[in-house]
Amino acid sequence: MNRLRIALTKGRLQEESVALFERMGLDCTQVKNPGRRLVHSVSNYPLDIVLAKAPDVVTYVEHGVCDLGIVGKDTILEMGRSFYEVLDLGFGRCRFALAVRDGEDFYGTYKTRRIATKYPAVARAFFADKGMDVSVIKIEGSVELAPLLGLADAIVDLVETGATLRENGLVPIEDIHQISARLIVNTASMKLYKPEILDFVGKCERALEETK
Ligand SMILES: Nc1ncnc2c1ncn2[C@@H]1O[C@H](COP(=O)(O)OP(=O)(O)OP(=O)(O)O)[C@@H](O)[C@H]1O
Ligand SMILES: O=P(O)(O)OC[C@H]1O[C@H](OP(=O)(O)OP(=O)(O)O)[C@H](O)[C@@H]1O
Repeated sequence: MNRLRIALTKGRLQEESVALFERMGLDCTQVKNPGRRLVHSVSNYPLDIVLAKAPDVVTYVEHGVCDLGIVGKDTILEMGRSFYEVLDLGFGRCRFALAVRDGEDFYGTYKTRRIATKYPAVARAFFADKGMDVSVIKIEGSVELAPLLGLADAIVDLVETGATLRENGLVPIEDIHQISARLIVNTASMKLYKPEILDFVGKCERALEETK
């Protein structure tokens, strides 16, 4: 059996990805005790695990250096996709929303609105769909700051509990897309290592089914 390689998104999706692997019966000792090592092997299944930032997960899978990846739908929508999206893993749930300062009449003005976001492609597509001309400003984090500082009229960002918006005097005015973690597969790997990939996806599906 060929040994597969999977890229997991570090951070918020990491713990639940590893918990899913454990429910699949995979020995995750190495990835749970990484130290400074970057490639972690599973001792009882032909799989190596790498941890990466979300956009890098997509890059590694697109280039085929990783056969599989776990990444949020937000990253997939932002980066486009030339891979298979095979499973909705059901965790990492949140949504893309348009949010403004409480009391702001976002649609009631004719000036070009400035939109701050970590996701410029998603924001542009959302407003293009509405036929609205907006100016999109790319921000790398804590996007909620931009309207507070007067840099933007609105933000497009991920909302989970809504606490970050609330605590900063912002309100969501439109939902754009529901988000959750997805299992993605490199297109060539799917052909070359079909039995291995199907075995892994099947295990994954059964573990998800059992915990429903
Ligand atoms: N508030 C949230 N609730 C649920 N899932 C989230 C939330 N924020 C982010 N996510 C999901 O987790 C993924 C990783 O987010 P995480 O915050 O760990 O890293 P990041 O935003 O890419 O960058 P950084 O490491 O710089 O904070 C996101 O791409 C998204 O799919
Ligand atoms: O609705 P909530 O439960 O408050 O979650 C939403 C927040 O979580 C994410 O930020 P993150 O913590 O990843 O920090 P970042 O903005 O620096 O990426 C997102 O960008 C929001 O700021």
